[in-house]
Amino acid sequence: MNCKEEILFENKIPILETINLKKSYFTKNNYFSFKNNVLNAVEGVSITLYENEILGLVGESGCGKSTLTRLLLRLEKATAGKILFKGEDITSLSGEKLRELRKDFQIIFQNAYASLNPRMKIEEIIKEPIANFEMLSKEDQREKIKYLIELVGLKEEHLSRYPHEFSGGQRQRIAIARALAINPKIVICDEPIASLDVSIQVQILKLLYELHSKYKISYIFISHDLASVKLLSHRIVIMYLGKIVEIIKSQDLLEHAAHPYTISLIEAIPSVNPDNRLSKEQLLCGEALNPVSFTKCCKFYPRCRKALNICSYSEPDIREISPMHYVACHRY
Ligand SMILES: Nc1ncnc2c1ncn2[C@@H]1O[C@H](COP(=O)(O)OP(=O)(O)OP(=O)(O)O)[C@@H](O)[C@H]1O
Repeated sequence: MNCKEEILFENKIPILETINLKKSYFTKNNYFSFKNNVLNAVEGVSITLYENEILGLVGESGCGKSTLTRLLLRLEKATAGKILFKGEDITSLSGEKLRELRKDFQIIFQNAYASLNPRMKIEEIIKEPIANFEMLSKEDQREKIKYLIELVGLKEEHLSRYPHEFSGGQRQRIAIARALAINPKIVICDEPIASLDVSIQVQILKLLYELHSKYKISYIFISHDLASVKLLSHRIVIMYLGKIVEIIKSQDLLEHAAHPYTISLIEAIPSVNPDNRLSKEQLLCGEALNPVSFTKCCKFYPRCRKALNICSYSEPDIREISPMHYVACHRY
């Protein structure tokens, strides 16, 4: 563990917490059906993000990452549970208080092109949040915009251009500049490198890390790619079908991961060495449980290589098996 991480975990101060957060949707069986099914997209999620921490969130498509993000940003209402920001319950904030809160939360999306208005010049794009939330003179605004564009490795001359005139990596840099424009406390990075070339992915990860270190911003870094999450995050939360199955420090991941799903994700990290190819037994096979199923079993049971009899009829609770290491598995 490096010295910075030791300090982070010793003096951990929660900035954002979710307590038993839940989001259910009603879905129809099929077009002709009148019966609604309940789909629990996020089911009893309790996580804590500490000040100056990068918390990774991993899981395959459909596990509830985007739903959780929408709940945290208060774009959707939770069905149950609480969200605390610096200890204050923000679950039901509305009106001016919610607007004030939005200043502290920013998001960087996977597809920067879709999130940047194509009709606006880069200067206007970065200016928008500053004009909305900060009382700066025109001159100070211009200075701040210039500072931000240079901070993310672009130049002042880029400010007069439009989003389509940039590469994917450059557009992501612009999205990062805009996200940082109003000095947020928390930035949610929602698959920010998923649509970029591998070499550009590394540059963006490096930039995010530098900005986090410089401005002490807390990140929630969401991805389905465990390798990049491990590279950037202090701790990793692993989700499966709406539930947290494991929370572990990044440095412990390879040696101490305990949940069979986490282990499958580690084994699935691609390797260029042909000797490290996955064996048939290591492949994550089997059908995932239907998310609207009411079966009371461990959600990973149908795909688990290490399932016990109890897993077929009982859902395991999440428990701390060693300091800051939580697992939801009957084996622990
Ligand atoms: N508005 C909605 N109405 C009904 N079901 C929804 C809605 N939004 C999400 N879901 C369902 O909730 C579950 C979780 O979806 P979510 O988009 O949060 O997953 P995800 O992990 O972000 O997936 P991806 O990585 O593909 O974006 C899925 O089964 C999805 O079909």
